[in-house]
Amino acid sequence: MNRNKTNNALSAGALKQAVRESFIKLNPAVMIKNPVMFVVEAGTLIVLLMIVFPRLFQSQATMGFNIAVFFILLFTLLFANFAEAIAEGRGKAQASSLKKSKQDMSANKLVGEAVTVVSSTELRKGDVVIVSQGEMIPGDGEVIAGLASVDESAITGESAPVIKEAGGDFSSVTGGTRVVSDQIKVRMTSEPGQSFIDRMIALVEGAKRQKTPNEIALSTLLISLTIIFLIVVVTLAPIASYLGIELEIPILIALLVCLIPTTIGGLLSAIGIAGMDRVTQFNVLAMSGKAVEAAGDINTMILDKTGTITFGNRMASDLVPVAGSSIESLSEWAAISSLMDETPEGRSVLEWAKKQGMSYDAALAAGGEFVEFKAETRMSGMDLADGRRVRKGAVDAVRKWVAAQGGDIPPDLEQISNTIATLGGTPLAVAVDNRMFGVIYLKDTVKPGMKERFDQLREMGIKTIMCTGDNPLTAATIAREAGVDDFIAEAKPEDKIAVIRREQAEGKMVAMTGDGTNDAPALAQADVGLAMNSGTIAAKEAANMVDLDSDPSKIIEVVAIGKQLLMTRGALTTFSIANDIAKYFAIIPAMFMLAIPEMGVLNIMNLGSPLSAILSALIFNAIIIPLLIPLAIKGVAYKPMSGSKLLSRNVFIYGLGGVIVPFVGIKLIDFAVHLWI
Ligand SMILES: Nc1ncnc2c1ncn2[C@@H]1O[C@H](COP(=O)(O)OP(=O)(O)OP(=O)(O)O)[C@@H](O)[C@H]1O
Ligand SMILES: [K+]
Ligand SMILES: [Mg+2]
Repeated sequence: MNRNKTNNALSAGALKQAVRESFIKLNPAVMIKNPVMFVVEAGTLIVLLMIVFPRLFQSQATMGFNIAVFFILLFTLLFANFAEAIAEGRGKAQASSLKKSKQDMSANKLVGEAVTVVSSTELRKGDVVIVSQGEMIPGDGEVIAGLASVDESAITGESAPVIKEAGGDFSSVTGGTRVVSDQIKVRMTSEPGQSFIDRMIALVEGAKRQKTPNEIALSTLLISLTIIFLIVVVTLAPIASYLGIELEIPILIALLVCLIPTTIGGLLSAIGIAGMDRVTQFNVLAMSGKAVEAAGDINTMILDKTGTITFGNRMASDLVPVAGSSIESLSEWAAISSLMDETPEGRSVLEWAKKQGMSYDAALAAGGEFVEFKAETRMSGMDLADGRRVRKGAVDAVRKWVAAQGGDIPPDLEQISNTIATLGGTPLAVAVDNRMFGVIYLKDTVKPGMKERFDQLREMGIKTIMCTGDNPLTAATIAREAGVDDFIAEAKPEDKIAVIRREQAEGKMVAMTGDGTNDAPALAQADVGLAMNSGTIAAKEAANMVDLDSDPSKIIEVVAIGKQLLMTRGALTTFSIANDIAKYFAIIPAMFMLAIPEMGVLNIMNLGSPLSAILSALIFNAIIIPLLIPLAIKGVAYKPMSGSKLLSRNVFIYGLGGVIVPFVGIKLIDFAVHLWI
């Protein structure tokens, strides 16, 4: 995706396209989706009829006035359409660059033992393909054998290749990305047309855009206001007529259009589209606008420690034997337990042994059975052919394992592992059957700037909970260093779900990040689940957002963008409704002054003439829409602070501004209009 923000500066082509769209969107069948603007369109058509067939209406209003009203109303509609078209245009530009990475390609499909070359469009879910150096991956899938570095710049914009390998959390590959070295066997996980890139294209194009619950609520309010004003204006004519005052239809239409919330009605969908787009520009794919909005309402954020708060490349930096064991034997068993452990932790143990010149008898492992690391057991290792079982893992897990076999726990184990944990490191105990050999010190560091970020979240009123599989002491050290509000240690995958449910039961909205298959249930349970693109298919399917850069700490910015979206909508709604009050003071007196000149005292704005007052209010009502497009698209400036503080600040700025700006604006327009008519 286009990472450089060239999309911000609109090209001439995009502008032209948006102008054309503004006219196409005048189609009433399209317009009806926006009832406020549909009412404006109906009014526009009535005025047009009065211009074309003046005899049909007993109207005193001059042709010139009617024509002016018609054009102002037409422009009101076009401006609103333009706002939406501009917002959509940015997504379309992105979609077309994505489509380029989705051309048909050939694939080496594996049928039995033989390889046949087929077109990527013929691949079905479950098919297995072989992708070698220089070739494109023909569809979304999971690496089932091999290891390769893959250039994912087509979707992430990031040029550094990433490693993809079978098993573990880095096994998913995306169609349209390129293998730059080695060879992998990939099992397809999506049907043609339903791949990740297909979904991305549909998303950024807005093809599947649905109104969010928040938008629906606001639309309902806007429609109610529109209906109320419609009734007021329609009943005004007979009442006035009863009192001997004749109100002209174009003037009543002008009044109606000024009173109904056209500003927010015209900008509402642009705000939503632009909010989604801001998330996409940030290389995060939101599966729905609802997800982005939910991010703005988050009260609690669950983060894991390793890789989110810390860098996560936990490396063995030291080995400490317990009393009675030698460093050589500890190192040997640590290495044996890691021989087939493909996790970064496991590999780092072998690297440490190599760097320290520690030898181990690899023959010991011959015929042995590998025991894979699982978050449930928090151990990994090897069952040797001679019956001995070698394990390394979280200290409490290995301690229990040794104790269950009747082994003694060396007295210095606790002190050694506590020292490591207090430094923020992860201690891994190493044992063979019922004998404990010592501890591996896995070093990890907190990412810089984390404390400031958590401070910001606190100012936003968001509680942060670090959820880690690590021991309580390490967890406490890292939690303190990073400045999270709370932490849960020795957490198994189901504990993450439990925390989320507990918070949700208290009425909180919860966000979390994850990348593993074991995170999938929690990602689905959370209101905002952000999966890493590097993660497993299961995690990506369960989540409602995917970060293409696989940076879990991005959840913080996603929340800020969501908040900004909600704020922008709230601010412009406040502004729009406040605005209408000012227009009311311009139009109502003018209307009655036309009928009863003695009512001149009502002209508190001291506008030039009744007709110029009405036209000025209507012109202001129209041009405020394009003037606010940049704000709707960029979003209002956002500073972290609590929800209630934000609300009062915004009501003050946009409410008061919404009253003052139109008074000034209408007065200025009236100067010009009055000179002219
Ligand atoms: N390859 C491994 N072999 C054995 N034990 C491991 C291995 N990797 C991690 N562990 C142990 O298992 C524990 C739990 O790991 P898990 O990945 O579930 O959580 P974590 O990485 O510590 O925390 P987080 O949830 O913050 O990522 C770790 O704290 C560590 O003690
Ligand atoms: K209005
Ligand atoms: Mg982990």
